[in-house]
Amino acid sequence: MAESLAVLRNVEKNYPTANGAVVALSKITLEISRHDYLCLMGPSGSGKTTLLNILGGIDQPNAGEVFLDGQRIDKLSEQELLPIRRRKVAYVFQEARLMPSLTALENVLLPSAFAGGDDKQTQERALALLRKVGLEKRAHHLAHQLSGGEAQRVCIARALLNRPLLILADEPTGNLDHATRLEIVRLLENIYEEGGTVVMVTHDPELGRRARRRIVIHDGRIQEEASDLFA
Ligand SMILES: Nc1ncnc2c1ncn2[C@@H]1O[C@H](COP(=O)(O)OP(=O)(O)OP(=O)(O)O)[C@@H](O)[C@H]1O
Repeated sequence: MAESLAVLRNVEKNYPTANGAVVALSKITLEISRHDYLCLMGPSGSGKTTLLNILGGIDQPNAGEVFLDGQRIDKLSEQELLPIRRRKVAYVFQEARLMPSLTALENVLLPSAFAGGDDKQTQERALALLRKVGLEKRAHHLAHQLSGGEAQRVCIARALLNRPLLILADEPTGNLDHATRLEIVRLLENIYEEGGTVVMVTHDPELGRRARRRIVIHDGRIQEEASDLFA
């Protein structure tokens, strides 16, 4: 097996509430390699988003160990997590979170603003990424003029700008029609085929079947894992 990109060992996550603690994750042990494509499935409230957020250093577990790119991250401070969130991980959400008054290209360039500006080379990379997702002709269109599928493709291009090690996608096709859903998933599969790592939460069994690995979570525990190559 290829070298691990992310490792979770006996991860526990509880949320305190007025009615007692909610157990979101329990004894989660999972290894994700540097070239992997994994779908997280399971009923609503089973812990999928919590797991994604712990993988991305957005949320911290109450117990257990989390390693990303060889570094233990579950005890890091917010300050220490910031560069990890910016450089190693990128998110694609269900609703395309674009700045509506910026162009598609400006939206793709947003992560570079945090990383110290957008030089000519970065601009060219952003354009190349828009080309890759089939939107070169929309580069200078405002985000609010794009269709749902186009907006989601811009989000994928933006996620790739800083060459993250791990793409975390939380129901990225939830609001789209069947044909557009497949287009988006093909782009995520393509990231995997080119050597990247994608972890996607989905309720869609068809998309789950297409993934290399499927992990089903129930009540915060891994209930089953299956793996195969693309059908
Ligand atoms: N901030 C929070 N405070 C309290 N409880 C929370 C919090 N976030 C999540 N939970 C609880 O943790 C459990 C897991 O939530 P999570 O969002 O990870 O589930 P999910 O599988 O992603 O659900 P869905 O498919 O509906 O998005 C749920 O019972 C949820 O109510």
